[in-house]
Amino acid sequence: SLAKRHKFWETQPVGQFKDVGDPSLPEGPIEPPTPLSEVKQEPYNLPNLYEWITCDMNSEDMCTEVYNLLTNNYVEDDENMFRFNYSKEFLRWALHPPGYFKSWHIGVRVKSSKKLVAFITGVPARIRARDAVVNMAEINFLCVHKKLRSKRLAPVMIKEVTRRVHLENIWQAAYTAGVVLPTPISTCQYWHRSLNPKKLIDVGFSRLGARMTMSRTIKLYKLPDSTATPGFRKMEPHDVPAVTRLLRNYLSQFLVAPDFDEDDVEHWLLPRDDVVDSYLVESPETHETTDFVSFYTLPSSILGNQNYSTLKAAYSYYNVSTKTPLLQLMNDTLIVTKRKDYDVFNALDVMQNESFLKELKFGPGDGKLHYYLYNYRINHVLRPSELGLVLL
Ligand SMILES: CCCCCCCCCCCCCC(=O)CSCCNC(=O)CCNC(=O)[C@H](O)C(C)(C)COP(=O)(O)OP(=O)(O)OC[C@H]1O[C@@H](n2cnc3c(N)ncnc32)[C@H](O)[C@@H]1OP(=O)(O)O
Ligand SMILES: CN(C)Cc1n[nH]c2ccc(-c3ccc(F)cc3OCCn3ccnc3)cc12
Repeated sequence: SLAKRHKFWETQPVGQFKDVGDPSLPEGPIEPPTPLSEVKQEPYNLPNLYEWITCDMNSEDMCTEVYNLLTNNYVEDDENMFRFNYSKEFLRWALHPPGYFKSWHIGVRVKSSKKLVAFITGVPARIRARDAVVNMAEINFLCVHKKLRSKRLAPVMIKEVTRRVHLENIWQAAYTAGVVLPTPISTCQYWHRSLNPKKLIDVGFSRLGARMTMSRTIKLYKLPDSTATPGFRKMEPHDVPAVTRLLRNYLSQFLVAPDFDEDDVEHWLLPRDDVVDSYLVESPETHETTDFVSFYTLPSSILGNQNYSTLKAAYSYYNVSTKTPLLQLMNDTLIVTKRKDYDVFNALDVMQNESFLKELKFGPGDGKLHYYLYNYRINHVLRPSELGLVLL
């Protein structure tokens, strides 16, 4: 658009605002791969006071340093009332999928004090765009310490992770952000379902509805104590083949989606306490796996409230309904998260989530989540319902 200059992003192989709607530009990679011998062998220059560090997230000390940097400097909501508080266990899970590269877990330290002041990560992922399965890097956890903002450090972080991804012969990436950059392939809306309305109102996450009392509000969001679907149970290791089949078939309908194999499903979807939960419906008659739901645990720090410090939030991950109505499946998921003491259940309007949001009493969030591909053009802006990808 005429207004905003993107001095860095205008130099990158991404869809440019000026190119939107130009049908002459072919879909697919924007730039061809570079011969590995021509990829820059040495790291990009940092300002003199700083040095690169590769972060071994299996090191308790390193993981704690990363956790502390993110806890104090990562994404806040638009009103700066909440900040994501990814746990250490969550970070180790998110950064150690099958085939991960430690070199893609990149930190910046102050040379003198050794203080970690910036971070960016990539993990390998096979992503299908229309009919093409592409080896990509999923980029996440970009963070610059609050005291070092607006010094153009982010472009250097991005160029460095790009260089290290190139060294592994990968030329595309996927990422999401709450900010508009050149150029979203899709823009999604997030929704929240209150589970603990009293706390949400106390901390300012929600407001008491007009003509609503607190007791009326608590009643409005009340859920049964037990789930309704016969055969609804936690996923177990022996379920990996069946869940993989179910999920692959389901995701094939979306224009952009992960190309999960059994190793991916084992890593991303087997339950891990306080990190990721998954449930399936095994037909009591046929013992066939007919449905699947999953959510991940991402608390937010509550900034500046006397009574509470943490908001316990569950985020909808991948859901498949082939026999049980999705509405009933998701209601059972709300029942489970309420029973496990979550304060709120969040969901994007991706995949078929739109079909249950209003009926299950989700309210719209105050922002959007934009999806991006790096060095890959798709000439059609995807509707959220055409998107089958959830990034952490
Ligand atoms: C083939 C492989 C390719 C791999 C790489 C693929 C690409 C991966 C891309 C990364 C994906 C990450 C995904 C992810 O992690 C999920 S989105 C969450 C990002 N993190 C946060 O919001 C945490 C709090 N904020 C910060 O730490 C800083 O504000 C950050 C570090 C965000 C920017 O630091 P800063 O001190 O505020 O700003 P400067 O250093 O002065 O730099 C300004 C430039 O940075 C551009 N910017 C700002 N926010 C961005 C964002 N979220 N993505 C991409 N670019 C972003 C901005 O447009 C401008 O460029 P322009 O002048 O052209 O407009
Ligand atoms: C996806 N992953 C890359 C983290 C990430 N980065 N930027 C973001 C902007 C919005 C959401 C988001 C996604 C789904 C959702 F239901 C609510 C969300 O944000 C609420 C606002 N908020 C921000 C912090 N605390 C509360 C995630 C992200």
